Amino acid sequence: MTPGCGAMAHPILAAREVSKLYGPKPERFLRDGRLAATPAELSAAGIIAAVADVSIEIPRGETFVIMGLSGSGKSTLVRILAGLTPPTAGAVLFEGRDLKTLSEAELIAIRRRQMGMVFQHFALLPHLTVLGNVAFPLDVQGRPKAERDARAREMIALVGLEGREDRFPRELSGGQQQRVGIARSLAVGPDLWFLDEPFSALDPLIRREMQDEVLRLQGLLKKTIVFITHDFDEAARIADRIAIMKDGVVEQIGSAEELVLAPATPYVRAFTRDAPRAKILTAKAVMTAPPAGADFAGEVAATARIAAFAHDVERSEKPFAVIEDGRVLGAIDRIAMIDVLVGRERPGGAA
Ligand SMILES: Nc1ncnc2c1ncn2[C@@H]1O[C@H](COP(=O)(O)OP(=O)(O)OP(=O)(O)O)[C@@H](O)[C@H]1O
Repeated sequence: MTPGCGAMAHPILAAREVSKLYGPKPERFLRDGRLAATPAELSAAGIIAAVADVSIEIPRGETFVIMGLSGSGKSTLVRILAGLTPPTAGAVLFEGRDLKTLSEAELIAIRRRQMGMVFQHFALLPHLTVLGNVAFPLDVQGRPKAERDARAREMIALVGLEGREDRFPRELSGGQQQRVGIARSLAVGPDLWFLDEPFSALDPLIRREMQDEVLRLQGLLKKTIVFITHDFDEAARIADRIAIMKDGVVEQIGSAEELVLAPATPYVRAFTRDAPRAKILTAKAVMTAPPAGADFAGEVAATARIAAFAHDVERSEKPFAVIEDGRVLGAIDRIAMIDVLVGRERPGGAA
């Protein structure tokens, strides 16, 4: 089982020991339906393991981010999860149903009605207006015109493009076009929303704005999101949990905080080394035991991020109490906080 992947009651989506091998006769390298070869054996045989024995479980309502460098297998894994690419080995379960057991028609119906997708180079239809583009998936579903236009207008308003319904894609900025793509993917009301590097082509400010947009929409709509990025900052901003991939393998799954504080492999450590710790780590994760009879300068919530209280703690000689449910859970002082922020190991500490 993939590290960090505990059993979950009813995941909306699960991958079980999924592999995707490209090259001549890849079945030679499976045993009992599972990848059974070392990377060296595969590469000697000219086989690329785009995805190698990956198991993940995504509960309903989670924002799950898959990250890794170019070529690490993110897109292949997402295509497998969405039922677009059959895995060489392993199974994908959507709402408990194994995608391999479904007919092509059933798969298409699931993709059209229950899954939404946004890609970096998504295709807006150039000859259709914003309204036409957003209504398009509903048209494919055969919904009546009045109903699909009303729904499309609602989605256009949701992504902040009200008033631009009659524009054509070429009349919009890159960020606005991406909003149209988002509105279109949400039009059918998907349960599961795949976003594959949706903002990579946008400049940093717009990109941040679009991340906020995803957070806002997620707060409103409570979808299950599978989001791909190669940017840890982006992942840390939007993820409940992050899976870090390298050479087709999931190296670790955890919250941004877990990955930063307890990297399972040297690769994850290197990947998270430059992460914005103050924005990721919470008081609870970095506190120490409260000193006996401590004279506290103030209180911080256990769930508060360091960035929210760093200024006060940094200026104080005395420690701050870390509070949860009205109780003092621990303490944080300026030295401990700075150690954590610069990634210095503390004896017995988490960082
Ligand atoms: N159809 C294919 N045939 C052969 N090899 C493939 C195919 N699709 C992907 N690969 C290989 O599988 C590996 C993983 O590719 P994939 O596109 O999933 O990576 P990625 O992490 O999404 O990369 P990027 O961030 O650049 O999109 C790469 O080595 C790629 O060359």
